[in-house]
Amino acid sequence: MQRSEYDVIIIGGGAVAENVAERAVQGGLSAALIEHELVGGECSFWACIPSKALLRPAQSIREAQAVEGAAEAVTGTLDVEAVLRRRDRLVYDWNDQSQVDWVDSTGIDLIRGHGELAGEKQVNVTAADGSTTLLTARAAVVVSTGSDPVIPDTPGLADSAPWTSRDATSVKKVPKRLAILGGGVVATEMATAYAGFGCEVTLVARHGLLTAMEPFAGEMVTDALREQGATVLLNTNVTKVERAADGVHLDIEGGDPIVADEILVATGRKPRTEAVGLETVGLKPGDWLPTDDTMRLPGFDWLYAVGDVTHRALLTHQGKYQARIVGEVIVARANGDEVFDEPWGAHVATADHEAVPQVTFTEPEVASVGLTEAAARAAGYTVSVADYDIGWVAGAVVRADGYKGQARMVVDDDRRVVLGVTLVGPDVGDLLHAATTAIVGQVPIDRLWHAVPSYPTVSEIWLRLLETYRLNMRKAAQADR
Ligand SMILES: Cc1cc2nc3c(=O)[nH]c(=O)nc-3n(C[C@H](O)[C@H](O)[C@H](O)COP(=O)(O)OP(=O)(O)OC[C@H]3O[C@@H](n4cnc5c(N)ncnc54)[C@H](O)[C@@H]3O)c2cc1C
Ligand SMILES: NC(=O)c1ccc[n+]([C@@H]2O[C@H](COP(=O)([O-])OP(=O)(O)OC[C@H]3O[C@@H](n4cnc5c(N)ncnc54)[C@H](O)[C@@H]3O)[C@@H](O)[C@H]2O)c1
Repeated sequence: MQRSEYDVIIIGGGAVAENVAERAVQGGLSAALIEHELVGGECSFWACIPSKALLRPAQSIREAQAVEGAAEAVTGTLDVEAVLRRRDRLVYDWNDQSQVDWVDSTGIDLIRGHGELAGEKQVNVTAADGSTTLLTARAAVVVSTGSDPVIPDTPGLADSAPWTSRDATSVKKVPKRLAILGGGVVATEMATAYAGFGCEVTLVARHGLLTAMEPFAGEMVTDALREQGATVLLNTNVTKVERAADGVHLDIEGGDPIVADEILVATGRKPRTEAVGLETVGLKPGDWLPTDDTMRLPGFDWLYAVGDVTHRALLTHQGKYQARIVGEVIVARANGDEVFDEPWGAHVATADHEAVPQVTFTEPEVASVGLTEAAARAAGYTVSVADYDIGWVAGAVVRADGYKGQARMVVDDDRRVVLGVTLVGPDVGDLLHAATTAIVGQVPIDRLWHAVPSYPTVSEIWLRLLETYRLNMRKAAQADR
């Protein structure tokens, strides 16, 4: 039942916000979740789930095609209509009833409408019929409103009816020709999905692909996209975009123009904070909301933010991690309990700085966690790097004929702990958690030797990376003698 006062009020009802509310309620507090669109947010309906649903079927076919004996059984092509039907099923036809049922079952109050701060601990909710309700938070307000795609100011782009990630993931009829602007995660995943549908994909990146990761990741994804039939233009600028009767025309600096049926803009995100009432508490609308590690905004004892809107790590799992922490810390502060805010304590999101795992579901997959070699050196660590071709691991040989993969482990030589791991190859995403555990646990390299991977699994890559590291160290010591 809706009331006007709650312990915790959460503006936004995405996957991240749901976790804040759940923890608050489990801790004995009352919580209101305010959502103006679909409960479950971007991830459930327009991002993680539908994008992976679009990617998985072609991946399954290619997996079978890489195993002699199974390949012979794959005689048809992808049934794109069926892929879209399965995607529709996984997003519940954009109906959030199952999430609403879950919210109801937890004791959280769901309030449908647009939420805006209206001064200290006050939130105004405007319902679809225009009626408003003023709510008061006894303990905390949490802003969890997510992010929106950025449309760059390239001349003509905004007026050419560009697709954003929402259009790409909710597509009902796959276009014949798709141009993609951007070289990040959305661009590479959608290029993979649409190339798999048989669409003519032209990806235009102003630098390389996946440039925040180890260089070999972007290089391998570039090669693979080209093998899948996509055109990949690197270090290329689009100077003008225009929609005409025969499609969208892209002018390319120093190159031939591109014509496509649709253009997908995948050039990053901006915070969804234009209309959240930030000005009523002295903050600037449209800004990201940086927080301390307990997810509280500096200068406030009642205002928190979680998820994309904080700009800490724009990933569902990392947002949910922050959410679990903020739920717990609000409960602790409300009860006057001790707050464990030392690094890696129960009430701080330390992993956001040290160990953010990410799987990019391209083919090959890119799985990364922690620091790249370049980032580790820039941060002042003395590092050694162990590289290994995953295709040499017995488990990979059995798994797929001609398995192509590459792994890198970045080690802090002073503390002899792992700082980062990047794996590129078919299905490497599920190997990543071992690396995350090693980094978060700061497991000494000498102890990792005792974590024996099963034979013949691809996880033997761990043994090979350790052996490579050991050999490198030995060679360096001999050279010093
Ligand atoms: C194409 C794509 C694929 C992705 N794939 C992955 C993936 O595979 N894995 C991964 O970890 N991450 C992925 N991400 C990132 C992931 O989607 C986001 O990090 C995640 O959705 C952020 O969650 P959030 O709760 O912070 O924001 P959102 O999911 O955007 O939720 C915010 C909610 O707040 C609501 N809201 C906003 N303002 C108000 C208001 N004033 N009043 C009421 N309600 C409001 C919105 O309607 C929304 O429901 C992907 C992103 C994209 C674009
Ligand atoms: N599998 C996953 O985990 C997954 C999948 C999709 C998205 N996401 C998350 O969603 C977020 C958004 O993804 P994204 O791909 O939009 O952003 P991104 O930050 O990954 O990539 C943005 C790309 O756009 C390019 N770019 C920026 N401005 C440009 C301009 N004016 N002209 C041309 N190119 C420009 C950048 O060089 C970069 O290549 C990411 O932070 C990512 O973590 C995660």
